[in-house]
Amino acid sequence: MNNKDFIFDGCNMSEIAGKYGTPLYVMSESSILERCREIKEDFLDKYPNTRAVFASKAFQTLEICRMVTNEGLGLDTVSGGEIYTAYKAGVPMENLDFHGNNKTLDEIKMAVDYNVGRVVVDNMYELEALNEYAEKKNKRVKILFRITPGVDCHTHKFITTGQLDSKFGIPLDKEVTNDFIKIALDKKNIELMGFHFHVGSQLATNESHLAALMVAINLIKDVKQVLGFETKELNIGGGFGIHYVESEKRVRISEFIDPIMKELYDKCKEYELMIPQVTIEPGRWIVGEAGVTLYTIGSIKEIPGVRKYIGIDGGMTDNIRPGLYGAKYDAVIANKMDQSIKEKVTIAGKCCESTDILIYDIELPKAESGDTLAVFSTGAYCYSMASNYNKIPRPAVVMVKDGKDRLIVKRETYDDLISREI
Ligand SMILES: Cc1ncc(COP(=O)(O)O)c(C=O)c1O
Ligand SMILES: N[C@@H](CCCC[NH3+])C(=O)O
Repeated sequence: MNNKDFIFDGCNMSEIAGKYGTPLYVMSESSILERCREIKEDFLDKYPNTRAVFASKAFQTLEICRMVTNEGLGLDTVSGGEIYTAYKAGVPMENLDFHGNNKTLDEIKMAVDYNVGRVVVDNMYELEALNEYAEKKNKRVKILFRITPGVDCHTHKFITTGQLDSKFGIPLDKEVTNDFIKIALDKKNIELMGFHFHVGSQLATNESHLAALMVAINLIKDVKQVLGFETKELNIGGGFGIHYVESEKRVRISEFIDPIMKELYDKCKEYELMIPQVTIEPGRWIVGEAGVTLYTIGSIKEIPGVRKYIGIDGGMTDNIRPGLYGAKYDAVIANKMDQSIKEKVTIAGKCCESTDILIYDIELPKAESGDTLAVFSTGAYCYSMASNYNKIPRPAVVMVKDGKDRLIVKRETYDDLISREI
């Protein structure tokens, strides 16, 4: 095997770029399976009465739905489209949790018609609509209430969700929550199972989860005392961080979860509460590091004394995260892994936007037009947030495992781009 090419899950990335074209999303099946198995070992098998659901917003295709289902995970969905994809992939509908801060009436009906396992209710409008439709269909729908635990977390402010001033969830004011619970308990076609919180994304520690857990336990204790409601389920969300650049590392699931489970068990004992079923819903942690995006380098532009721009054949249309959050990425030249002399360059996307810069000031071997650039940790929130801005077709997705490759999403064609236009 040569040492000049980047090998990913046994596959030569320069050859894969040649075979499928670029830009190209490449996903490592081994990495996804490893993460799922860590969840099974360190959470599902270790603690009784637990569930894990994959947050499909991070990366959803038919194949990933089938893969995580085979590994014993459920799916967190947030739209009719995500429910439909899971349905078409053959995922048992009871494995689905359905989220959203403004589910449409059509989506609410769909959740009832498809017999989605849990609806995570965010507001009163939704609760009323859900009950009304379930009554019409003579069904009883299991729900959790999404609460806003009022904790701030240390991540980019655009990806926090659990702070008090948030569009997500029910604010934790005793009167508001007690009202919600009373109303839900009175509804014939609703079965309240418990509560859900999600504090934010790309978290390096479990500090915010622990703070939110204490808020949730106090709520569970209060609603038992005041309303006699015994909480059967608690969903503690996702948000576990991964490695993007050198300063970040992926946390082991046990490191994150063990202190949370200990705190939950201790407090339930102290307050004489039933231990609820605990669900986690990681997205990024399962698929983020499994992804690499391959690009072909085209134009190279040096502004003397200022900056050297390396132009790639993709950009913000396949990875909006740098533009949206200032997210940082690491990369290599996939066909020059043996070259140690490096120069500082900036990777520019091809969109007609000044903010379409994928990576500022990265040290790479001397780039030449035609080289293949591989950007790491692009498995989460890249394909799923891709767009057709500038009428750029979305890339294909290839799954690799132990030296074998297979196409799981075809590249969009120019005809696809206009297929809905009249
Ligand atoms: C409700 C909910 N659950 C789970 C997730 C998954 O987050 P992550 O991909 O950071 O694990 C999100 C996204 O932040 C979310 O909003
Ligand atoms: N899409 C975001 C995270 C938000 C997830 C949904 N609450 C990201 O790329 O990091």
